[in-house]
Amino acid sequence: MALTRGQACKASVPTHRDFSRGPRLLLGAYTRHTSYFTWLSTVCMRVHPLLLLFLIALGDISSTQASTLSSFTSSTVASSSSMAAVPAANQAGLLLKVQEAIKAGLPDKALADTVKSEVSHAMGADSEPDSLKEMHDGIVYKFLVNGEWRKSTSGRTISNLTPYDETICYEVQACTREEIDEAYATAHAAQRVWAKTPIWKRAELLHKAATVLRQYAALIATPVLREVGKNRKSAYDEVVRTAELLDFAAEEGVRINGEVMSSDAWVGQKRNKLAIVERVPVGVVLCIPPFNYPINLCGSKIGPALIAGNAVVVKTPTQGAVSTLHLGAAFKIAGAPPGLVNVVTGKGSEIGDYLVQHPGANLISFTGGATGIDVSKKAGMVPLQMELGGKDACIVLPDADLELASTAIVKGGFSYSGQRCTAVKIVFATAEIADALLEKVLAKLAKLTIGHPEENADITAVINKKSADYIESLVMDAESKGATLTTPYKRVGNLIHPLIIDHVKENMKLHWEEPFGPVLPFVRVGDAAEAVALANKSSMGLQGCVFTQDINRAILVANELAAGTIQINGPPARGPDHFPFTGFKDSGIGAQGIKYSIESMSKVKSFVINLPEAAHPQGH
Ligand SMILES: NC(=O)C1=CN([C@@H]2O[C@H](COP(=O)(O)OP(=O)(O)OC[C@H]3O[C@@H](n4cnc5c(N)ncnc54)[C@H](OP(=O)(O)O)[C@@H]3O)[C@@H](O)[C@H]2O)C=CC1
Ligand SMILES: O=C(O)[C@H](O)COP(=O)(O)O
Repeated sequence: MALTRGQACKASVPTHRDFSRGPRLLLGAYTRHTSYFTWLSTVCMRVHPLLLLFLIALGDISSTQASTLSSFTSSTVASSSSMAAVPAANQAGLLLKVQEAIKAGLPDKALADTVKSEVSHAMGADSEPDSLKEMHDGIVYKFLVNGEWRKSTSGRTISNLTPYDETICYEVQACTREEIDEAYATAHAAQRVWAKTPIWKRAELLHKAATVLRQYAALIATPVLREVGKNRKSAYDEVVRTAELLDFAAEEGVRINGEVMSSDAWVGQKRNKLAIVERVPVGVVLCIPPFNYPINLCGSKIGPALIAGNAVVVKTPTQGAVSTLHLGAAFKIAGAPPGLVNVVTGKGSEIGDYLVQHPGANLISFTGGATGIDVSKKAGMVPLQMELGGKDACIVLPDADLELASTAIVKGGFSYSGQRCTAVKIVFATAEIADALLEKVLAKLAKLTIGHPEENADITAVINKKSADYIESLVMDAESKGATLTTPYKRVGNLIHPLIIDHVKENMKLHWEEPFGPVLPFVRVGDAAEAVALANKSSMGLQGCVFTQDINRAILVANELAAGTIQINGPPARGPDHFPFTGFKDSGIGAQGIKYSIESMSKVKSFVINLPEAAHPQGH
């Protein structure tokens, strides 16, 4: 059943807006210091009446406060039509900028200038620059090859539906094999030149692309919201996080050096051979990101690939394609040479095999689900960097800080409605604390807002009907086998209300499968050993976490857990993005994390100097 925006809003529990923290902060200060209020009014007056209207519009200023504020400002303030000047899509981004400027403690004049420029940017941001306009005709988006935006000669497009009301938001090109051939050919041509481009210049491109992302962050967040249903704040954060990642990759890349080795380390050898070991590009990297971070999990591939001297062919996730295309646009706007960054669109089921088996692919960097296992089998003799699913276990021991653990479970299990590979996917609670932990978790869960991504709801519709149906099937299976639904199961369209299912047992699918939605199984265990044994029975091993106040015990449990990263007293998470991110078993091959990705996306090449006699450089 399709969910209209109105229905979604009705389904909401009282609205909590993350973005209102700025106004709340100001009002909090106001109630404590009237002088601050006067200052705020002055800023509003000096900066732009719109700022005041923002506070009013967000409902964080009462009418009395509003009228008091209005009295400090000109009559134009009273005109609520001014509010319409800032597109809804940009309001959240603007507020974030204003918050940042306030937090930075700028002097009044600088604050005023900053806010003024942010307001005018937000007002204009919906009027796209020509550099982004050329990507599309209305809702029909083109693909990027050899630096040009093109429509496919197939004449076919694929419709993207919004997760929340299942209406068509975009059409993307169904690329042909010939177009894929061209993407690889131009990538190889560009790569040969790029490999000879100084690293500082490569870094410059990454920094410029990061700047473009920041400049258009509010605009680029919009397709993330529409196509994948991420709430506005998270969508915006994803764009900014990607800019930070590109900056970091640029900085890391310029410091990656090879080494010199000498032969006399080997028993019986003289020091007459010196190996100069360098890291060289692999060539063209095929980047395949998933829907849930269509910009960030693509940036985490493109950034390291380019700084290491490679070119890229990106295959967008179909749901999320327009978001990923915007990342391609950021590189084009930043001045990437034609062919260096190519972005093709089309269904994985139609063009996936062709892309991964193409002789032009020198490395495949894939993030997604079990599809990745098939990709790895089909890929042949190319290096792989794979991040696949996770069944991240959260083990809570009897001495754990339950406040901390319950907060982590709710954050870890339900951020972006559980659609993260690193989400907490199963809780193992030791019998002594299980009831107390559950009570705290449920209390926190009840505070999550449920609704539309535009409203910044915590829980929004899952990606599509297929996914919602699958999640529902896992719930029904568990319930039919005796598990306890701690609250009634509720679904409106693709919007599934957050749910903890208690007393989950091994015979239930939910114990093993990854719902990729806001449903979390709770398993009661006798002790840590039982929890570890059950967690390790999973075919996946991405991350895990353990809560205890005994660090020695935490390390012992962490050692036993078969997963790439174990968080101690914190929820699973990929970031910060320079940390290694790696999956054991069916969760992946190789490591991500900026430095690790640069290493994965380059290969070792050595030059051996054979000296006529042993040479020992003297140190004095
Ligand atoms: N470990 C991690 O980081 C993540 C894991 N996941 C896991 O993935 C599951 C589903 O997410 P989803 O994004 O749909 O994952 P998929 O594995 O279905 O898709 C990931 C990417 O692979 C593409 N693809 C599909 N078929 C092929 C193919 N034959 N050859 C090459 N590429 C192909 C997809 O394109 P298209 O969209 O066109 O099908 C998409 O770009 C989740 O339930 C979760 O388990 C998801 C996100 C992150
Ligand atoms: O693929 C995923 O789901 C992400 O890698 C998870 O990233 P996060 O921990 O930052 O949400």
